[in-house]
Order: sequence, then structure tokens, then C-alpha cells
Amino acid sequence: MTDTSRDHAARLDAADPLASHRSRFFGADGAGAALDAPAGTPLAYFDGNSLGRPLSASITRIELFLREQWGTRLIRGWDEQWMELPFVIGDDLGRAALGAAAGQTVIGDSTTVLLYKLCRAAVDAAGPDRRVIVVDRDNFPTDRYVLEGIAAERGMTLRWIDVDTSAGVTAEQVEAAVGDDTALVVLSQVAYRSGHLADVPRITEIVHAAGALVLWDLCHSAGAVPVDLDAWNVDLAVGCTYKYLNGGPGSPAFAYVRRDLQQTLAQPIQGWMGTADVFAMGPEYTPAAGIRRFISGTPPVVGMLAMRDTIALIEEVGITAIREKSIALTEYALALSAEWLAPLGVEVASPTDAAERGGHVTLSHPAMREVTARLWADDVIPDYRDPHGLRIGLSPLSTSFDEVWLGMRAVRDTLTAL
Ligand SMILES: Cc1ncc(COP(=O)(O)O)c(C=O)c1O
Ligand SMILES: Nc1c(O)cccc1C(=O)C[C@H](N)C(=O)O
Repeated sequence: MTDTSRDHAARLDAADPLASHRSRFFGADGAGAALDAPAGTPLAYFDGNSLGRPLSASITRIELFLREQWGTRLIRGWDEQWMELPFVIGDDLGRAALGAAAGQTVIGDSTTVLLYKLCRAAVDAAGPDRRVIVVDRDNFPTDRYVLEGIAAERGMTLRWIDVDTSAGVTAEQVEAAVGDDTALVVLSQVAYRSGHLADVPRITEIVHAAGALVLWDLCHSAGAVPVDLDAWNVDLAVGCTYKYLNGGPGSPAFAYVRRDLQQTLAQPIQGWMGTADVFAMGPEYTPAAGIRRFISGTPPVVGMLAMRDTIALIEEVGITAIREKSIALTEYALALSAEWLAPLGVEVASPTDAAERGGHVTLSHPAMREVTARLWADDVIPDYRDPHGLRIGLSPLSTSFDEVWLGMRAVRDTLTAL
């Protein structure tokens, strides 16, 4: 039996070693609704896995940038520091949250565009007998669509792994899907619908044993679950920065390319910023050595600023402590669901074992689309994903147990009132 009282949520917050970090996020101080937040600030925000809250430090950072960097240094800023930002921030992110040594992570483009660039480069580097790309049917739409496009462009075949929407891809399924015809496998570490956490090291090993490359989509993992790309011998990875990294709407994505692959991969969008000598402006494209070759055009500098504060915070707190809080939050949401929502017919559409779950949980009921619309009207913000899924994203650094309690109570009351 879970203690469903609000006092219990307060006790969990009091015992939470990460609780103080919540007040560093704009509009999220205190427990539950922020006392001094602008009108319309959510009572409970369960969508940090779609768009994270801003850190107050980022508001200051962006304002200062406008005044002291763009406004003052103007074009000189490129030489002084902006040109290197994709690599400087990439290295910071790699160190703080991806287990990636310097020189392998870059910030730029959207996840969709980086995914295209790396997947095209990977399949073009495969031998002529490797004409198959393996992907799961429940991978995020952009991953599936990008691969459909690449397969059509390159005359390749997609091999689909069937996955239940409340589960995720297993090592056994990947083992059965790969072979000596496989060029590339593309999977998400945390499934966007169910929150299933894939066994990245084991699956990576299986793909390598078949002689193929693997790309991991880390959109729903970076900043919420431990990632150890170098130690796991991952080939390629991409991910969003506007979710658990709080980079802001449309902030540029990150790409990881293992060092020893960088010289052999040719990415398809050959732009001047990826060349060996950008301002030589030579007659033809000569790719830069190293990770620079994976960028194409001018770095989106303003969009890269806010994520710096979260990356610094992750480094300060440590991803292990963040994961512990994340597990405690999802366990608490599931416990409240068992007490309050299961009797109303709600089912859990996420792994119940915390070791197999990322930072969000999905609760299923035929009325969830309608419930989500009503919750939004009441400033309680989860999101809805077919079929029937209320997705509850619990960003570990900015979410309190009291916020979970308030939001889950609102779900219960909304469902009851239908
Ligand atoms: C798992 C996953 N992959 C890819 C994307 C696409 O990212 P973007 O729209 O920034 O290209 C998202 C989010 O939108 C996502 O959740
Ligand atoms: N990128 C988004 C957007 O521009 C609008 C609304 C939602 C998003 C998201 O990121 C959705 C998210 N990737 C998902 O897992 O569903």
C-alpha cells in the first residue's frame, strides 16, 4: 500500500537530495505551483521529456549574450568563440552526460537532419552486399521516415522489428533481425511511447558481431539516464537538446561519431562549415579531419546557449544521482496510479521494472485523449500519444514529488468526472 497523502509527497521532497535544484528553474520554485510564477504556469508539468523548463541562469545567459556578445562583438564573435561552440559544447555534453571523450560530439542541425546525415554516411560506408537497414516499427516517426527515404535513395531494404507499443526492442529481437546483409541498425535507447530502456551495450555488441553499424537515438535519454557511448563501443548517436537538456524550443541537436569512424564516413550535406579550411573558400569540398566534417552550415549559436546551463548542472549533480531521482519519481507516479487510477480502468503501458524504464511512464485508458485536453485546460500538462496513452515525463532536476502528487490527483479527478 502506498501512502497517497500529500504529506507523504512532502516527506519525499524533504528527503530528496536533489530537491534544491528545482528552484533554479524559472517558474518551478516551491512545491507544486510556483508561488511567484506568471499566470498560466503549470500546476504540474509532465512534459519535460518533450520540452524542458528553462533554467533561470539561461535567461540571464541569453540576455547577456545579446548585449555583450552579439550586440558588442558583432562579426568578431565568430573568430573569438562562436565558431568553436558546436565542438566546445559537444565536448561538455559528451563528458557530462554521454560518456564520450572529447572530439566525438557536435551540436548542430535538428535531430532529424543529423540522423539523415549519419545514417546516409553509415550505409554508404557499408560493403556492396550489405543492403538492409534494421529499425523497429515503434521507433519515433522521424527515424522511420528518414530511413524510408534513405532506403529509397540508395535502393536498400528496411527490415522491421515488430514491437508492442507498451514495450521496446529486446536484444533477442535484434539478434534475429541482423545478418551479413545488414548495413545499419537504428534504435532508440528510451522508447518515446512506452519509456522502455533498451540494453544498449548488449545490442551494440550483437550488431557488431553481425558486421553492421548501430545508431542510437538518445532523444529521450540524454540528461535522464546514464549513457556510456565510449565504453559501450557505440558507433553513432543523435539526440535532442530541448528535452532533458532544457535547450529551449528547437534548440539544435547533438551527434556522436566514434573517433575511429570519423575519417571513413562521408556525410551527404557537404557545406562550407564542414571543410578543412572554412575561410579558404576553395574550389571544391575537402572535408575537415575529425568531428567538424559532420557539420554543414553556420552553427545556430543562439540556440546553443541555454543547454550550457543544464550541461553544467548535470556535471555538478552527476548523472547517477539524476537517474536515482528519476527512478524514484517514476516509481512514485506508478504507485499513485496503482492506488488511484487502476480502479478506474487505467493500465500501465510502460515497463514496471525500473531497470527497464527511462524517465517517463505512459498510462493507458480509452479516455486519455479527452483527459489530456481537460488537464491542459486546468494547467496540468502531460501529453497524449496513441493508442490511449497519457505520457508522464518527469524531468528529474525540475520535478518535485509534490508536483507528481498534484498532477496524478488531477488525472484521477478528471477521469472520475468524465
Ligand atoms: C526519439 C526522437 N527522435 C527524433 C525526434 C525528432 O527531433 P527533431 O524534431 O528535433 O528533429 C524526437 C522528437 O521530436 C524524438 O523524440
Ligand atoms: N519537438 C516537438 C515539437 O516541436 C512539438 C511538440 C512535441 C515535440 C516533441 O519533441 C515530441 C517528442 N519528441 C515525442 O517523443 O513525442
